[in-house]
Amino acid sequence: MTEAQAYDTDVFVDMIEAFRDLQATLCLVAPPPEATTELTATIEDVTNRLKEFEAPEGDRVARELGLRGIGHPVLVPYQATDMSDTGMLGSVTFSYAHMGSTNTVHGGVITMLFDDVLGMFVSRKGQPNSRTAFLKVNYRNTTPVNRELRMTASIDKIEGRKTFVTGTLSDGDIVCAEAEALFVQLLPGRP
Ligand SMILES: CCCCC/C=C\C/C=C\C/C=C\C/C=C\CCCC(=O)SCCNC(=O)CCNC(=O)[C@H](O)C(C)(C)COP(=O)(O)OP(=O)(O)OC[C@H]1O[C@@H](n2cnc3c(N)ncnc32)[C@H](O)[C@@H]1OP(=O)(O)O
Repeated sequence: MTEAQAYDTDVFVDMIEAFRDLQATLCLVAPPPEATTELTATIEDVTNRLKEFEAPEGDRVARELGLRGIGHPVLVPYQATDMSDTGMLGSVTFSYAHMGSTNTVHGGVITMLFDDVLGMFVSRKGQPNSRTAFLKVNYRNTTPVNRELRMTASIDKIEGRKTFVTGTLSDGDIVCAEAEALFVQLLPGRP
């Protein structure tokens, strides 16, 4: 992302937010067929318009590092509120787009959040250019949608290219899920 493009980042996040609203709304509706057909054409028009702005990797805004999940249409948006060399605190609110069964979050989405949060933390405070080797998630309680939840991440051990991390996702005093993961730094020259 170049300096000149930085100004547009907020505007892009507005578009991603609108897209997220669309995803969540899609999970709540039961439109009749005629309206569905009409709306499908509208969505296709938007997609075709966006295709005019396809850009090479590195120039694409969706995964610009400063934005993290906030700037990506599929990842879960979260805020890192505090970060030290070994620990991180954050907050996240899942939407209806992330719902599995009634008002609770789909387990796979929780795993994706952990991968992103722990991976980001390892890249910032552990070893950059690492990949997830394993990620184990324990679902301790159901996770509510539309509620601000707390996340933690900590680096437990670094051994050579290996960074071992753990994370939690909590609703007040209730632990919703816990994760432990290994990230391995890529050898030089490895794509
Ligand atoms: C939704 C779209 C998202 C798009 C994201 C795009 C870009 C991200 C941008 C910026 C990044 C910033 C932040 C990061 C944010 C998120 C992170 C997401 C990360 C991922 O989502 S990434 C995709 C999923 N991930 C894979 O696709 C990995 C496939 N895999 C491999 O690429 C190799 O497998 C690798 C590299 C893991 C290791 O390969 P290698 O050849 O370098 O090393 P080697 O095998 O020798 O292992 C060395 C030592 O690790 C031990 N070890 C290895 N694997 C182990 C295991 N599973 N369990 C226990 N120990 C293990 C060995 O036992 C040995 O240990 P020791 O040295 O003690 O003997």
